[in-house]
Amino acid sequence: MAGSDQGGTDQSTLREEETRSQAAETETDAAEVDAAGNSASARDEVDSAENAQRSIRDMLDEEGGASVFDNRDLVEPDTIIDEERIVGRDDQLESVVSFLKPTLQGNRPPNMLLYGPAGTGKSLIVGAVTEQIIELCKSKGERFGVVSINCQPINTLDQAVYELVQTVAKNVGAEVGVPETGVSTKRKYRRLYELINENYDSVIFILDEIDLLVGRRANDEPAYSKLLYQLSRASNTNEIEGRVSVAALTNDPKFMENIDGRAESSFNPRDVYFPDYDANQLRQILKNRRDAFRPDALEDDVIPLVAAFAAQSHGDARKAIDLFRGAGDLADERGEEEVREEHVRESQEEIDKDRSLKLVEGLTTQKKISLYATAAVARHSRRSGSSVPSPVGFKVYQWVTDELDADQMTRETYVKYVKELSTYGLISTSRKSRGRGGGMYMEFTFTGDPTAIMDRIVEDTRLETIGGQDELLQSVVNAQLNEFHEK
Ligand SMILES: Nc1ncnc2c1ncn2[C@@H]1O[C@H](COP(=O)(O)OP(=O)(O)OP(=O)(O)O)[C@@H](O)[C@H]1O
Repeated sequence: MAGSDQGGTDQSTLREEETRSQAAETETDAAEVDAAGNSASARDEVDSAENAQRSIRDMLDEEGGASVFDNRDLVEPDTIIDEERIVGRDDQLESVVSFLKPTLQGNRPPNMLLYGPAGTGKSLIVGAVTEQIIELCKSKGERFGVVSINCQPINTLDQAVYELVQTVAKNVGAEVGVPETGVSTKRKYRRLYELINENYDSVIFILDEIDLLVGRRANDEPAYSKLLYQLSRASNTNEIEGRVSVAALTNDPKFMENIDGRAESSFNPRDVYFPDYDANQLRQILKNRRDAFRPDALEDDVIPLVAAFAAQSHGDARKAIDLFRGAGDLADERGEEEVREEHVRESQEEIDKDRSLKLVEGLTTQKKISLYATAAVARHSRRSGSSVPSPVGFKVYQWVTDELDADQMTRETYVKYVKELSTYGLISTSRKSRGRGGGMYMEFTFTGDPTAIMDRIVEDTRLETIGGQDELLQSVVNAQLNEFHEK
């Protein structure tokens, strides 16, 4: 069973869903009978429709008045902002500009590794520079292509190559020209190179969250390593005729330690480091987007407070911008004309509560099991501190899957799933060494309460049987922790 991505289908859940939809159909029938009865008086119907319309308009008039926003787009997470709104990234901008400048002189730029914590401007900077290069190249009649993908939702090398094909096809308005499944990865690479050769003189691949492209097979070279190897040598092998460079973006400062020697020497990147922001920089980032709001709609203490909250959560500019927008939305929802400190505080509370628990509900069964096992270690550990070494988390994961008679993933996939959750702020990850010759492992730490997460997971009917086994789970956790620390 190992290696498959899905838990077994739960027949009783499916039956429940069938029953629910039958019930919904019956309700619809009843409503039609009702409506047929009432239609005896056509006049009444028109009257009530008019009333309904009036009251909707009244409601809209009441709440749709003055929004606190003037230009809400400016505080949307994916808006590409103008250069003059960028704060505190002069060194990184300078480095990326100098690395990519050769493109304009007809030379091949070096590959790059942009690394640093989440929300520190990696995508922003590489996006802002490549956007300018596209413009400058266009004016010279050079065709410069930017092929950008996020590897986080992608599981395999094959899917990654397909995603690249799709992205180029979309950029140039061509047919994808290759099916998603049923053909070899090699064929997808061929289509990718064909599209690039037909449309671009030079190209940069931007691979965001590259460290999450692990692949599925155990004891095999990780998918990111293979992809970096292929793409960075594609121009040496003449598969791509023009100039190629690859920019890999990651939160993992030790990323290069995990890539295969072959990939390391062909990728051989120039590094650009993105440190997290302090409260002053976050304040400046927000001030530069102040015009997202009406001039008189922000109380003075809003920006400092948003910046202070975001500085606490690892200086992440995305979180600062999300909270800024959230506070504005809350003021709008309540029909208030000013964003005040209380809107920021409440919005932050909502974000904290919602983020973890809502996210947990939407996870696939396998991700829920991975998270449950990891949270169980944090909750039941009798050792001081509640960080979870990944080898222990994986052993407990195996125990849980056995208990549930569910599929079992490889250790790499387990680690990938748990690492993914760090991008949502549920946990933080760090890489640890077991000392001389002992190898490396990941360590997971929960930012919130692991028990609340476990409780939410066992609400899933497929996993509820595991919920009643706390004592057993506690002894499994501590036996595994002891074994790990004695090694
Ligand atoms: N220096 C900055 N000045 C202005 N806005 C910024 C700055 N840095 C980041 N932002 C904004 O914060 C958000 C997140 O930035 P970005 O996506 O570039 O981060 P990242 O480092 O690529 O994050 P991740 O590792 O999570 O992908 C974006 O909306 C971006 O516009």
